[in-house]
Amino acid sequence: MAASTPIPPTIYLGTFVHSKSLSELEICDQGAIGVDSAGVIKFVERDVVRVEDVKAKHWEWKDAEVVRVEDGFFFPGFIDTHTHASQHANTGLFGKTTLLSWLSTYTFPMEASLESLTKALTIYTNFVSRTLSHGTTTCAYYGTIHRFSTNLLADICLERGQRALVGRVCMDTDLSPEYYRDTSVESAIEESAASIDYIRSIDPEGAIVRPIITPRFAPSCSASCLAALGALAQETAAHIQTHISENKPEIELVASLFPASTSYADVYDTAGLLTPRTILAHAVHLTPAEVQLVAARGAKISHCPASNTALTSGCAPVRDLLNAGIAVGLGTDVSGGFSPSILEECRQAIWVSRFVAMASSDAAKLSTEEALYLATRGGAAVVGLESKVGGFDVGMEFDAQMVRLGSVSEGGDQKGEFEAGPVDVFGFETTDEKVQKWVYSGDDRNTVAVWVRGRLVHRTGRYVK
Ligand SMILES: O=c1[nH]c(=O)c2nc[nH]c2[nH]1
Ligand SMILES: [Zn+2]
Repeated sequence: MAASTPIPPTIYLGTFVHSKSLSELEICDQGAIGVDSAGVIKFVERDVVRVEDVKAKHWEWKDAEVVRVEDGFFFPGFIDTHTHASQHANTGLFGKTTLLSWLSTYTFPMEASLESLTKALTIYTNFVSRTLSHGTTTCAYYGTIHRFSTNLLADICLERGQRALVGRVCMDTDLSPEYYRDTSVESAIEESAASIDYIRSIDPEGAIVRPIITPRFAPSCSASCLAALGALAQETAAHIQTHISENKPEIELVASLFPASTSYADVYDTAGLLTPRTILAHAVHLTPAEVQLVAARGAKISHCPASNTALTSGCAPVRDLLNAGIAVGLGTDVSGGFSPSILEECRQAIWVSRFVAMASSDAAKLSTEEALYLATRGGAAVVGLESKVGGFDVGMEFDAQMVRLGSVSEGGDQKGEFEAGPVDVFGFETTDEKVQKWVYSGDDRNTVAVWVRGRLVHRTGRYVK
């Protein structure tokens, strides 16, 4: 369906599941969600016996389309608060490197090659399709330093209907090779400002795509570049994304590059880059004083557990960040992370929290419910969309996925074909148990349809209305 095709008012009927709070899911087995032609949720009914009763109550919806979910549930679309579309073709390639060697071995050469618009078109189109197929309805993307291929990424997101924050990467120091860096602070700012203008020109209201100012991380930006980006953020009111405190050698490098700063977080704060619109990826090794500073500035954190394990960066203390009142979401951080799936990231967040717990206390453990909250409402707060997406509340926009699970016939065979996916449901599970099974063993085969603002943006052969 093209972006401009009108959406018929639709009633989504059947089980829906979403977060009520950090620790609690609402599971409604007989629900009806009314979504108007602008993609806005107009009513949510619980205890629905027949669709006719819903239509009788909301008489102006008598001609609405009905989409029913069977063998599963509607769930809010996932929010990926940090990933690199430009590294997708490197997914799975990290060997035994750690952050700084990984950047020079794998990452800079791949990103540099995306100056080619033809290559960028292929990789970006593929990645946007891939993330949508995993139920990601909003994504905060790093592009590359190339303005035109970054703009192309924004075009693709808009065309495919995926909500996105799209950032042209800035880096002007000799940490990056000569063939892949900004040649001056002035050109970094000009190119970034031009990319912001372009993205705002294709979607003036920022309904689907918005720009995001993207200093790669402190070691690859000079103090004057960081300060100029802070000023640009203030001037344009754009979001900001960067990396912070991912691994220990990186932190030592920052201390040596910015001797006047009291901490890594202070480097960004001095440059005016710690704001309520800032997304900080990783935050694995923040000191208590830095946690307080990030919280005081209202900056947000993207937790990227798969990447932190792959690059042996460390285990982020998510419970401490949450207890400090910081908004936390999940990030796939491809290709430091090895998967484009936020469902995978939920599992990884849960596993990593177990490792933190083994070294501290049980309070560090994240529950399945908490991981799903970070994947949806938590992520929405990180990207500044908490009043619009992340749950099925009246007035929110309908960003959702239809999850269908496999069912097992008597005798043990899976009903239907292989596409039913890896989750075996025997028929005696509660909906809560089905959700847990999906989190631990589901994958993109279970996400059979995806909507953004009520528009169908992805479907598989198992999607039936
Ligand atoms: O996980 C990461 N991915 C990157 O591309 C990057 N650049 C700086 N720091 C980084 N961390
Ligand atoms: Zn990253």
